[in-house]
Amino acid sequence: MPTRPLSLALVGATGLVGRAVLDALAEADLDLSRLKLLASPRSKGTRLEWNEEELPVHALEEGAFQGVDVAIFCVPAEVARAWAPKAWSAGCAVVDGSPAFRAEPDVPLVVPEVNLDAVDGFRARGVVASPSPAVTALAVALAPLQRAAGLERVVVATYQAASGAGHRAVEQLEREATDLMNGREPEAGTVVPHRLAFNLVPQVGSFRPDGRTDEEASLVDETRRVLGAPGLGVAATAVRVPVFFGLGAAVNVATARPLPAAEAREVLRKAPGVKVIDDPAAQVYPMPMLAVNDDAVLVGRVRDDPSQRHGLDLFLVSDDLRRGAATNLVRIAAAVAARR
Ligand SMILES: NC(=O)C1=CN([C@@H]2O[C@H](COP(=O)(O)OP(=O)(O)OC[C@H]3O[C@@H](n4cnc5c(N)ncnc54)[C@H](OP(=O)(O)O)[C@@H]3O)[C@@H](O)[C@H]2O)C=CC1
Ligand SMILES: N[C@@H](CC(=O)OP(=O)(O)O)C(=O)O
Repeated sequence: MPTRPLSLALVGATGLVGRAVLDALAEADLDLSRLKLLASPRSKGTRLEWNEEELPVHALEEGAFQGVDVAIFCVPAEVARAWAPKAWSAGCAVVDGSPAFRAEPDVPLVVPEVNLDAVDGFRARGVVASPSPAVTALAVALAPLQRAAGLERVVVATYQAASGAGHRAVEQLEREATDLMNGREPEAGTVVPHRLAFNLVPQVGSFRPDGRTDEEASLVDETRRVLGAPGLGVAATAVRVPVFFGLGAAVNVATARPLPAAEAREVLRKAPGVKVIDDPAAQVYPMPMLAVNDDAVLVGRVRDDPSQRHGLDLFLVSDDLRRGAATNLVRIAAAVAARR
């Protein structure tokens, strides 16, 4: 059925994810009648280049969603919580990249390669949520293993770049690295709570009363939701690493049925959204620098884990901004648009 051209808004266009969404939109096969850029009042008057045009950035204010069909939100969770209902009451569906709605049972949480049909549920609240970038990467890699052999337990340690905490964290890492290389002691961290340069910080997000961070809790809860496996055992540790862009994850899996590493590699090779990069003899394996601007999740170091029944280990990397957020958001927006 032919659809009319789409009037799309991008909220948070000036941020790291917003800019990655602009790149993804330029490459997407979407028939746009209009692209409206929105951000905080601080950015009013800014112009951003898109498809060889300079588009003005408007302040997010009342009336912003009149005449807009779908809005992609890349703003802090509290901003998404405040504005998504207003968008929907103006008839504009929201595809949200923030954590605001990911745990709401009547809001679909979608990774297109895994559970695209769940998008149908957007009409309940007018919102579809995109998971955290680490969960997106993990779900893309785990879903084919789940289909092939079932999943019993997953233990994951993530290595998350400064970019995961927004543009101010990237600036913090840049400043700290420059200071240290010039023999100066950097100022105390403003976004990442400790010096990140030449360091590892085992805290991504805030701590909860049970001792987990927000990121660790979302790795458990969102992975179960996207995979449709509420009883799946998941244990997670999330670490901020001094890398500007791209996340890594060391993943240990127990499958329900036997799946030797060689077979798992073949399953992954055929899986949508996965690139297998796995030739240890030639020192070929996934690294964040290989994932930047790639829409795929790169998987390698696939090997048997003989310490448990049906055990497997693997390492994956993905571009947190592009694959982890922008690609997901744009693909979900296309699916919502097709269901208008
Ligand atoms: N970084 C990542 O890897 C990922 C981030 N996310 C989520 O995406 C969201 C954005 O993250 P990120 O791009 O990294 O963050 P940034 O800090 O880089 O950008 C934040 C964006 O939100 C806008 N904004 C802030 N406050 C308001 C407001 N009151 N009204 C309107 N716009 C506002 C900012 O506008 P202005 O420039 O005017 O201040 C800016 O465009 C967050 O919810 C994050 O959790 C999701 C997946 C991956
Ligand atoms: N918070 C993650 C990235 C991200 O944006 O995830 P979330 O949207 O769940 O905050 C990080 O700092 O690396």
